[in-house]
Amino acid sequence: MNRIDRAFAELKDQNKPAFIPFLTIGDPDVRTSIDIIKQLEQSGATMVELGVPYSDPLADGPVIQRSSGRALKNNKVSIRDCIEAARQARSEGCELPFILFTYYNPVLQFGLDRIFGLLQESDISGIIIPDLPMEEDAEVRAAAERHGIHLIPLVAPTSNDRIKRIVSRASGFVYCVSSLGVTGTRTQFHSGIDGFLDTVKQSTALPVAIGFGISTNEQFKRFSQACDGIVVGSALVRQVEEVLPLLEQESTRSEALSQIDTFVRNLIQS
Ligand SMILES: O=P(O)(O)OC[C@@H](O)[C@@H](O)c1c[nH]c2ccccc12
Repeated sequence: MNRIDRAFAELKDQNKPAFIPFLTIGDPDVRTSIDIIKQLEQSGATMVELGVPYSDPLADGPVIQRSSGRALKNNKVSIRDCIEAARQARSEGCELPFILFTYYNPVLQFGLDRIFGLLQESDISGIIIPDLPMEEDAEVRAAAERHGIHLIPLVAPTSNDRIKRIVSRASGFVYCVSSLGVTGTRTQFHSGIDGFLDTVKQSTALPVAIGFGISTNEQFKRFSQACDGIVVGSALVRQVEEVLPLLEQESTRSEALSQIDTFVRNLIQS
């Protein structure tokens, strides 16, 4: 049991879905990201995906691509900076479970045992690596298991006969992608989404979360019926982008955080 497991268990008793925001660490800077993480906890987040900015975010739509670009241009944020941000947020009283969200290349560069050892020391409970195919994940899974870190798999509506194999090796929770293509807010989702979610839920006892495209309270409530967790990235990152000028001025930063708070509370209200 780590923080992710405990968070889902508590919510199960309350029959509420987990709200799992994603943000790019370092957009506009690491200190501001830490302030946003603490704000997200106050606003109702259950756990948070800490996005490591990457130069070639192939699975990301324009909003997160721009966010990664700002983080890399402003601060050259590394995977180590993101882990340091998590440690700092924790030291400032944030109790949220942290999930490091990173493409595979930075993990390989860092070294598997080195990074999982650092995640364990830093009280980071999970990792999502969107471009790590199941067929190549044995070493990563072994390193994650050795260090008690959940390697959370993505499963897509087109995974079909791979769903059972992906889900059988899952840890922490299963991340169902609502649509094909890249991240980004959407007005409609994959046509077979309900059957897909049923198939995943029948294949695992783990919590099932959904992400990709969710940006409105109506969508949040719709998926709350079917899933244990809801991931929101682009819609939140878009909010950060909109309040950047306010975030970058010390005198208006609290106003910016308040606008992010309002956005989140409206998004997740039951
Ligand atoms: O941005 P969206 O459409 O709300 O989707 C969540 C997504 O941002 C986050 O989980 C994520 C960010 N980058 C990714 C790349 C692949 C899969 C998922 C992700």
